[in-house]
Amino acid sequence: MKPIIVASLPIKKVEDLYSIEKFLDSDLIELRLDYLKNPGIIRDYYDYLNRYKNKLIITLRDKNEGGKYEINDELKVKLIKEFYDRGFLYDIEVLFVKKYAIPYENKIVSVHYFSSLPTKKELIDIINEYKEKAYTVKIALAGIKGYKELLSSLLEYPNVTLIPMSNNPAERIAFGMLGSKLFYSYASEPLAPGQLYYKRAMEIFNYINEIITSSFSIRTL
Ligand SMILES: O=C1C[C@@](O)(C(=O)O)C[C@@H](O)[C@@H]1O
Repeated sequence: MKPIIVASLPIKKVEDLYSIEKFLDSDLIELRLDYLKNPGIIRDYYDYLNRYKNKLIITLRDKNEGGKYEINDELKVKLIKEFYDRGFLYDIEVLFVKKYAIPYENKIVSVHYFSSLPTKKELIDIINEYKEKAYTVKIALAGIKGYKELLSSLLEYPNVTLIPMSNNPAERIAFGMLGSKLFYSYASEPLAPGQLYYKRAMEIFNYINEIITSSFSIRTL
């Protein structure tokens, strides 16, 4: 099982968009537009971004779920609609989907917990509501007592991305091997606890994959 490797890239100034070309060897590049004080400026770059549309995830992370700068809801709704109309893959929080009826088909529906853990039922309800139509249902839990058990209990569900936001990268690798659809790493600087450099992540999973496939082929000789 090899997850899709995502390289998260903070866009702190619009010129950072041109660094996309440095990370095209990753499976996907996440543009964290919440690092822009004025994310509306992205409108001037749709034609440029369109060249890499199949490699991009666009994220306007809510400040309450780990985002950098506060984003006006009205502007976020408008920008998400523009991303949708242009066929971009975006990451949108469950709360925002529900509050503004945001289209989520083939998009990343996400929820992040930093100060407390939800109940297993809350997470199962989210997964069941979105797993059929979303690109993936992403659940990120901070390293709070019980987070590994809670995340592990969700591995039986299809189309999930499970992220243990602890300081131990090995835990991310473990969930990547056990079925998480996406594996989040960093392109230029770590954006969350436990993130690995994306090239390292690709090396690790390629190596594991090589061992598994070669040992399997030996067994069948
Ligand atoms: O939601 C996620 C996961 C993440 O927070 C992480 O822990 O790797 C990194 C974010 O950029 C991304 O949008």
